[in-house]
Amino acid sequence: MTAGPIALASDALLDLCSAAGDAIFSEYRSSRADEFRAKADDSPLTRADMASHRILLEGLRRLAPEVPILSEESPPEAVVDRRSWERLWVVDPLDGTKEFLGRTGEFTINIALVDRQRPVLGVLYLPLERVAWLGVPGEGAWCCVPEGDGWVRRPVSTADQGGHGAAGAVDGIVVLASRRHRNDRLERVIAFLEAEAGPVQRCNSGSALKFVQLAAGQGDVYPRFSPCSEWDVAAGQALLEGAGGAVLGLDGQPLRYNARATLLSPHFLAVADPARPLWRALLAEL
Ligand SMILES: Nc1ncnc2c1ncn2[C@@H]1O[C@H](COP(=O)(O)O)[C@@H](OP(=O)(O)O)[C@H]1O
Ligand SMILES: [Mg+2]
Repeated sequence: MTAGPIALASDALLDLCSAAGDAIFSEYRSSRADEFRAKADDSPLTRADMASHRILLEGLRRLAPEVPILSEESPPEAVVDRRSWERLWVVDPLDGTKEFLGRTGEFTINIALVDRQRPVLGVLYLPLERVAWLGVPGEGAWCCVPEGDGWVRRPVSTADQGGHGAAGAVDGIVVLASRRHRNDRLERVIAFLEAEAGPVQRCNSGSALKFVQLAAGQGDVYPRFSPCSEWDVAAGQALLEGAGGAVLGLDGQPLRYNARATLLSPHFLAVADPARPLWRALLAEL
């Protein structure tokens, strides 16, 4: 018997994020913060990525010894059996390594629990702010800040504040996008939204922060047509679903994880309000 997502969404999980976040923060402040080496795919790997990976690996094993771990930094031999894992942690110990090196501060720790290909728990931790965003689909989403020996959890919803998200009180659309990727398809989406729904405000940020913004009601859509991997998306999907949103593949279905030979994520639309007919119309255009 393994613990369910609500039991695993514990203060112990948040404490673990905090410990890994502190290790990242201390590397960020160190004189060696600009050091990196290139991985096989030519993406950068810093001391902070590996410090966080080691802490999370050890901590998640302690928290749920029976659940295997797929981390961005796991060596291939550690995850060779992954397709046979029904339940697993999908972890990005430092999402936004280029943002870390570029000193924008826009990086996160992403931890998802995936059960039969669906994300059932997700946490995005912001090391500089020391805030965790936690989502359990079907249960809710919370912004969590440490207080005393524990955590204060404030419920969040895509319908919150700002007039964006599901509230839709402001004319036009807020589109969230990566700082580092541009492509024609994204430009076509923006043109479509301008024609169908009024002025588009584009808001760029690094890493999984875009999911946090959607969950907090600070954006309407995050279209992703540039490459990323399952560990960049799974925890964000759990957070967003818990907050009332969705992450849809171009077939209109929620993304699934650990289901294919590749770990690259399919293109997707992450949306604050899945009931809005605009997204079906957009998907039909793509
Ligand atoms: N060519 C590529 N292939 C796979 N993933 C890529 C990629 N280029 C960028 N990414 C992913 O995009 C993430 C950054 O997202 P964004 O562009 O929204 O800030 C990176 O996270 P990491 O920093 O964890 O590697 C990386 O995983
Ligand atoms: Mg990473």
